[in-house]
Amino acid sequence: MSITVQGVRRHFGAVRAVDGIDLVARSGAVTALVGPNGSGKTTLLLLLAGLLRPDAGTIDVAGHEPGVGTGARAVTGWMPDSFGTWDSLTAREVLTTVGAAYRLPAAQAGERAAELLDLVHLTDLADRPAHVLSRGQKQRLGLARALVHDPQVLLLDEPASGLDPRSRVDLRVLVRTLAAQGRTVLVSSHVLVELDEMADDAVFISAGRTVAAESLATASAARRPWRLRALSRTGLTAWLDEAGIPWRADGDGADQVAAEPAPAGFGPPAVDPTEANGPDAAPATAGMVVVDLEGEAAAADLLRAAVGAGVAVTSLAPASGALESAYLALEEERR
Ligand SMILES: Nc1ncnc2c1ncn2[C@@H]1O[C@H](COP(=O)(O)OP(=O)(O)OP(=O)(O)O)[C@@H](O)[C@H]1O
Repeated sequence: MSITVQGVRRHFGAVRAVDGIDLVARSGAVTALVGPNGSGKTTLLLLLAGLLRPDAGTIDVAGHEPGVGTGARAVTGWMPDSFGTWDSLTAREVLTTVGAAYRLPAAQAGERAAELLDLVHLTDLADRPAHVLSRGQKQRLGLARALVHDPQVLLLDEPASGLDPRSRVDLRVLVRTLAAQGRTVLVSSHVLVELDEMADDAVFISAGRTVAAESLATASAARRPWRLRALSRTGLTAWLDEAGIPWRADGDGADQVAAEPAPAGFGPPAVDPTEANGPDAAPATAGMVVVDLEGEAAAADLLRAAVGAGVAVTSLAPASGALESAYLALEEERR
């Protein structure tokens, strides 16, 4: 029930929208499709949905070739990046109409519509014309529409765009649940932090070509920046220097030293040769630096060593998501 794409090309006149894409999206997993604007994500998803035919290459969606017969369409749920609605239909009617198109008996289509409206929190708006819904509400209706026929394969093009924070969390939980049920989910998004929390695998595309594919576990273990904060910034940097661990100021300005003073009596004092404990000594000021670490094991080692040396560390966390780091590293490589 997975998706396999090999050497697929689709040109529009002189524009090489998709120019050699290979990918595998496993069943039971969420695969992120990542690439800059115009890199061919939507064109690829249209090819997978059978709404465009490739000029070359092969596509297999759960054992079917999209656009040939109805096999692929019957198992695929497609959510486009913007939801086009029929002006005269209500949200509920959109879903029952799609249910009818998938040959669901009327009673079953009605039940399914009610269930999905509830799932995407649109029950209150079920009988409003769909075209008056807000952008985020339309996105949610679009997701419900993709699920009407209980598809095994889901193609979601920018599903989080326009969603409020609560709806984004709901979307993430729903997508994870659908994958846990054994479905194949392919999601494109520009919001990499969101994909980080949703995806198992990632496929990076650029200028219509696949440039890399990796699991999130691999991306998370790769070298990337982490922010390290302590009650005394000078104590922290002195220890890092002594331990020979390269560090830099936080480029976002988050290392501004004029942060809050260290609260008295909170944890053990930091070892800080530059801050004597005499009566004239300035109070320690909290602050943050950035260190490059290879994955969580390296982070745990650093934390253990810092705390062991008496540095009052208050936080250590990745400065960017695994996908964002992998994406930026690829961009850097390609320059
Ligand atoms: N019907 C079309 N006719 C001509 N050019 C097209 C057509 N559809 C897409 N393109 C071009 O193909 C390229 C890939 O477009 P596509 O929409 O697939 O990119 P995308 O990665 O989805 O972009 P975005 O992230 O901005 O949504 C772009 O250069 C686009 O202008």
